[in-house]
Amino acid sequence: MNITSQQSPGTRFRQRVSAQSPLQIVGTINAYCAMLAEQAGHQAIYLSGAGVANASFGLPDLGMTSLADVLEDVRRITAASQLPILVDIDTGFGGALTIARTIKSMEQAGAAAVHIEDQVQQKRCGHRPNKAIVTSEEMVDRIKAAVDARTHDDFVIMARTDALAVEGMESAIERACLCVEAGADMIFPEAMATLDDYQRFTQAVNVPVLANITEFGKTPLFSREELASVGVQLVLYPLSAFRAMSKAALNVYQQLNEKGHQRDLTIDMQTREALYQTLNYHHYEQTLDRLFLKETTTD
Ligand SMILES: C[C@](O)(C(=O)O)[C@H](CC(=O)O)C(=O)O
Ligand SMILES: [Mg+2]
Repeated sequence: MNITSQQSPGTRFRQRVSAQSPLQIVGTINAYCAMLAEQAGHQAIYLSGAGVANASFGLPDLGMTSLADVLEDVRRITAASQLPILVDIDTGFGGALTIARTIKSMEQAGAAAVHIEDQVQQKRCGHRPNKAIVTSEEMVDRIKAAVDARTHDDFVIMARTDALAVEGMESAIERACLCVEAGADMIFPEAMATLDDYQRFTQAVNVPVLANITEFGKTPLFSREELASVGVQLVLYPLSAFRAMSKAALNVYQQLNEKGHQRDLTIDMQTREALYQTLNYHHYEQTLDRLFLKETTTD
């Protein structure tokens, strides 16, 4: 066992946040995407709540998926990749005891970090209108329940506030400060519009702040450098690969329908050989050969 694997996922996540400013966290909607992110040199990955709903269930991001649904995807990803993973647990899936169960289950499934938000249970995507949030007291209780439930002190509890759209900037910052007081390790201010908005958060709290750079939403596609200049320590791309994959898949389905062949499409496909390299396929095949081929040939 090497030193890396002896450290908890939370410890590795915290180290990577400290080492890179900001740490880029890429959304991986399934185990294979996690392997691809690792191959591309990324240091941290993300399981999006919207991604679980959209990709695993064909549902919108409106609080319709359960703890069990998200856990299944976390387990599949942590079995396939060593990268520390931040998991979107929406509102925690219930009251204090359910939040405690969510945290313990996420740790057991090998997650490094979670983010929990202050929207009402009947949540919406953070970049859509008509969001509603719970009181700051209730949000603080969510954070306390989460922090109290973790087994390992380094497991990261990140507080997300959706308050900007509902109550404005002052309230959002106040909520962030209350969450930090209650033990939140990191802050996720949702749907910011300017770099100055981020700066106000990084100045107000003494814990790392995450910028959610999701496409086609309320936040401009700020670069890593721009975010670094206002003190942001984590930058999230929750669904970038998923959006690209979805468009590519739709194109393949349409072209097959229209042309009756895929000859013009293979140029954009990952080859069998590249797939096998990512999966370490040949190693598995050799294991099979070593175990069984000799026996059959000597029979
Ligand atoms: C980060 C997010 O919570 C997610 O589930 O990935 C979404 C992303 C999106 O819908 O673009 C959100 O920002 O609410
Ligand atoms: Mg989400």
